[in-house]
Amino acid sequence: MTATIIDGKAFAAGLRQRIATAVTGIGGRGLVPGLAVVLVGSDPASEVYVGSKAKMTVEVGMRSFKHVLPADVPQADLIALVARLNADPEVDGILVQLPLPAGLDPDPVIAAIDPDKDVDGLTNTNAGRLANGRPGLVPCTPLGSMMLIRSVIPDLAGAEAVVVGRSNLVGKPIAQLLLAANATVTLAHSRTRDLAAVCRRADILVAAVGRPQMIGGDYVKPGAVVIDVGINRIPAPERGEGKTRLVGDVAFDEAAAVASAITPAPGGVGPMTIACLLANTLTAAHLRRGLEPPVV
Ligand SMILES: Nc1nc(=O)c2c([nH]1)NC[C@@H]1CN(c3ccc(C(=O)N[C@@H](CCC(=O)O)C(=O)O)cc3)C=[N+]21
Repeated sequence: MTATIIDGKAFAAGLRQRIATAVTGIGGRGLVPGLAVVLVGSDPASEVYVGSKAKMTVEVGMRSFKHVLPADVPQADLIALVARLNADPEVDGILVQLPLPAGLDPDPVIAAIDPDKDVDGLTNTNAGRLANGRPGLVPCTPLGSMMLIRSVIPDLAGAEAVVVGRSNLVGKPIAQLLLAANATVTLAHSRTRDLAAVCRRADILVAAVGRPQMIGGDYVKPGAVVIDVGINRIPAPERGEGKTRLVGDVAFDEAAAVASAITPAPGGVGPMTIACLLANTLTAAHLRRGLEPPVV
């Protein structure tokens, strides 16, 4: 079998289009959603990433607010900025770019974000809402991964899903979403015994481990759907000295020979993450005003 490649880049572009249409629709009622991004320090990769988020925010018709703080900003000043953004009526979504520079503790910063503006879905309140099946803001990468899964398996009831990786940002929330969709979910991790055998049970295999190309073809059940959440930069000497390239957590060619559908990395889940950040900002803009969020 040769797998269908799930084009996350194209799906994300379509999603942003639908978000733009919804933003135009509510614009007539004087509502322009706003997303504030907080970047601490000057990591070049983060700056590129924050820049592309700002560009896409404006492209869908939303307001983008960017706050850059020095790497040595006192923790209290960062929390004070979050408090100002919480109180700012023009701001519907707040994203604090992670990881923070050494010396800053992310937990109290995240805890300071108003849960109803928490477009990353990182606060304990939103994690609890997700666990309890209540409406809330869902982390972007899990949300985008689910959209890609549903594009190939609309009805997940009874499907065997295995998620590899138990982070609060990705593994745990994806497991919650799959469970809410009536899949049978196994949450595997670095201590799982005979991981390959556990993964081979999966109709839907989600790799979120952060280890380049760790999930080989022998981890994949024939006909499975494979979602690769990993984005790892590895040396690429074949491209020249000192060059690097991005690879996922899945050994793509091997897995694609066995799976029925698979996301590439890059070009799979990554672009969905940013599109879902915009979707969450649209959702937050509605929920905060007691309006029903549009389905995009
Ligand atoms: N509070 C917070 N929320 C985040 O969601 C968050 C964060 N901090 N810190 C950094 C990570 C990283 N992240 C990515 C999202 C999309 C791509 C993406 O679109 N990647 C492209 C490739 C980009 C390239 O070529 O460099 C792709 O996969 O096709 C990458 C990385 C979100 N993050």
